[in-house]
Amino acid sequence: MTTRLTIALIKGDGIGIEVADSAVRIVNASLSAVGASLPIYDEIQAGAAYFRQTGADIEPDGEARAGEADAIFLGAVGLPSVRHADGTEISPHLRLRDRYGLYAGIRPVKAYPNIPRRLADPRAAGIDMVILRESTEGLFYSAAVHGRSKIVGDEAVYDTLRISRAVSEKLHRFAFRLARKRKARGRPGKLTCVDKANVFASLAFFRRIFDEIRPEFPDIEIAHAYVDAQALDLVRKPWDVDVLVTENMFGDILSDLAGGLVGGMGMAACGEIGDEIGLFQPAHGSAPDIMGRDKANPLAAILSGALMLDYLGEKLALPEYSAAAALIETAVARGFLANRLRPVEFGGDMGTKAVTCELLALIEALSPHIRAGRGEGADTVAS
Ligand SMILES: NC(=O)c1ccc[n+]([C@@H]2O[C@H](COP(=O)([O-])OP(=O)(O)OC[C@H]3O[C@@H](n4cnc5c(N)ncnc54)[C@H](O)[C@@H]3O)[C@@H](O)[C@H]2O)c1
Ligand SMILES: CC(C)[C@H](C(=O)O)[C@@H](O)C(=O)O
Ligand SMILES: [Mg+2]
Repeated sequence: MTTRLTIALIKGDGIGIEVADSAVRIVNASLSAVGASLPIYDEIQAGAAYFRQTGADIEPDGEARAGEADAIFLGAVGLPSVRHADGTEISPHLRLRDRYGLYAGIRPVKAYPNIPRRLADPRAAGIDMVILRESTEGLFYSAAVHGRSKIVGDEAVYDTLRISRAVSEKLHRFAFRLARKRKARGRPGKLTCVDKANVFASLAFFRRIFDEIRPEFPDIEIAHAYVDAQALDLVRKPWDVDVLVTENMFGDILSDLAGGLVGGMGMAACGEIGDEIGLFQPAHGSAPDIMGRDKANPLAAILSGALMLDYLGEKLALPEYSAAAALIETAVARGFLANRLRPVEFGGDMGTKAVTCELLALIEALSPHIRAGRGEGADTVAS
């Protein structure tokens, strides 16, 4: 049995609460299956509903408690109906990214079998990429801390696009290491720096730092792309993409686009990693259009839970956590292959609860093999 870790849990708003509950159940089931101790969840109130009640977007000591945990897990925060005076929404997680330097936003995009595909080309079945979104600066620099935008009366508003050497060097090294890790697992190991270096000095700087780091990783094939052309290629030939590294806003937009290629936002997992701690959350929002109706696909949150377990396994040298992560990934892959996971999101008959229950059954079925170590092991996590 391992020591008990602490997960700061922010369920947030709308379907964030529903999918966070599912993810916690699956994370706990997979840890139990491999014989690991369950973490302690320190639940922190935050989000738009909390703001409406209290005038604050997170509990008074919430940010500090989040930083003291071994990892942070978040459902989704924000509701379009709750806004600051400047028109922006309640987004305490942007401050968490800023405060804890969560620069490396990992957004895996993977096609699973039996999900209706938007691209008719059979090669779309092979989509398997990671978008690495810088998550603390870029065009989100002003947005990261509410009030940083410069508002000049009612005449003009300025947001700053910041690219720093310190963050970019860490980000690009992280991207090269990720590409190398994937190459070791049989992926192409190709890294594309996505920018707009033709127009913005800040993004030419981003590209220059990428090129400076490149000689440290001679085994990794590289490419450059402008973000507009990359958006085209994500639709035209996404099966050719392995790892993209990009500025914050570009990554935000491209990751939703890519999620749409493999089923929808309910498949879009995310981990945001800093030097000290990581925050894990589905890339989607609170989805007010479907909240409270058992329609949300919990798999993005569940796969984000797997990313969290994998991160903790590696960071704290806890192989059972890595095994639990791989178990979730295997259960999801097998569930789709056997057509046992059919979320409403893409025309199926299974709501949030049904998907969660079926996945618990899949994990349960894999568990005796895991415990007995009889070789029917779990695969490795997507990223
Ligand atoms: N990380 C976050 O907490 C986060 C991320 C994005 C948006 N938001 C906030 O969420 C609110 C809604 O934003 P939005 O509508 O632009 O984006 P959204 O991601 O909530 O929804 C976009 C579309 O995808 C669908 N969708 C999203 N997740 C789904 C899931 N798990 N299963 C099935 N369908 C799903 C929704 O029904 C909607 O049609 C806003 O307040 C926004 O600011 C928060
Ligand atoms: C809600 C918003 C602040 C957030 C972002 O843009 O970072 C979301 O869209 C995401 O992708 O995590
Ligand atoms: Mg987004």
